[in-house]
Amino acid sequence: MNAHSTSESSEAYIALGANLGDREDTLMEALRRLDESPDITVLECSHIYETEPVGYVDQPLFLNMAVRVRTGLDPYGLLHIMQHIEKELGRVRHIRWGPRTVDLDLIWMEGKREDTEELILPHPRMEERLFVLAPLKDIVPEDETSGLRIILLAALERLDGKEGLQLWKTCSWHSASAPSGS
Ligand SMILES: Nc1ncnc2c1ncn2[C@@H]1O[C@H](COP(=O)(O)OP(=O)(O)OP(=O)(O)O)[C@@H](O)[C@H]1O
Ligand SMILES: Nc1nc2c(c(=O)[nH]1)N=C(CO)CN2
Repeated sequence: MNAHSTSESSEAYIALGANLGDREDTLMEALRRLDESPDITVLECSHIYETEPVGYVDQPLFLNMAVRVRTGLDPYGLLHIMQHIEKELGRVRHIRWGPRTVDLDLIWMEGKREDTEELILPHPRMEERLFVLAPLKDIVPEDETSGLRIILLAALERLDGKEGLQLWKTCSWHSASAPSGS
């Protein structure tokens, strides 16, 4: 067990975005690396959407998606793996909300709340971002009980529309580590 391992596993939701290079290829590689990490299994992935940039608008279109994972790591352990993958895949930080090879945001972890300089959970901007909410809707189970589904449906109703987002592709990625049928 490392310092960030816990005795119980929990489900978490990660949003991914890419708008430089081969966007789809990078997203799939990020999924593979997440799933190959000790203590992380990618359970399900959303469709992939092409989205107009939000925040800093003078940049290429994004591909966005989300994944549901099971992990025995605590939130910081999971965040560090996500940041390591971003770095390995060539992300360099220049402009806030600017172009990036790949971005992984930790959106929700069941039963976990954080408010530190390093990590805010649930993600503070999730409810205003259709590029996060639409993919999440694909993968949050109808019987989800930790509160995410309620927040998600209310936020989608408030946004009321799908402007700036279109379906790009159904995700064809399959976990190498999940037991078959999961
Ligand atoms: N829930 C979270 N998921 C990912 N990073 C977070 C989270 N909460 C806080 N952070 C911190 O935010 C910092 C900036 O992250 P990042 O560069 O990915 O921001 P961004 O993608 O440009 O903007 P945004 O945070 O609006 O998505 C990171 O160094 C990280 O420590
Ligand atoms: N469409 C879209 N716009 C963005 C995105 C993103 O992933 N997709 N990420 C941002 C910073 O997290 C800022 N703006």
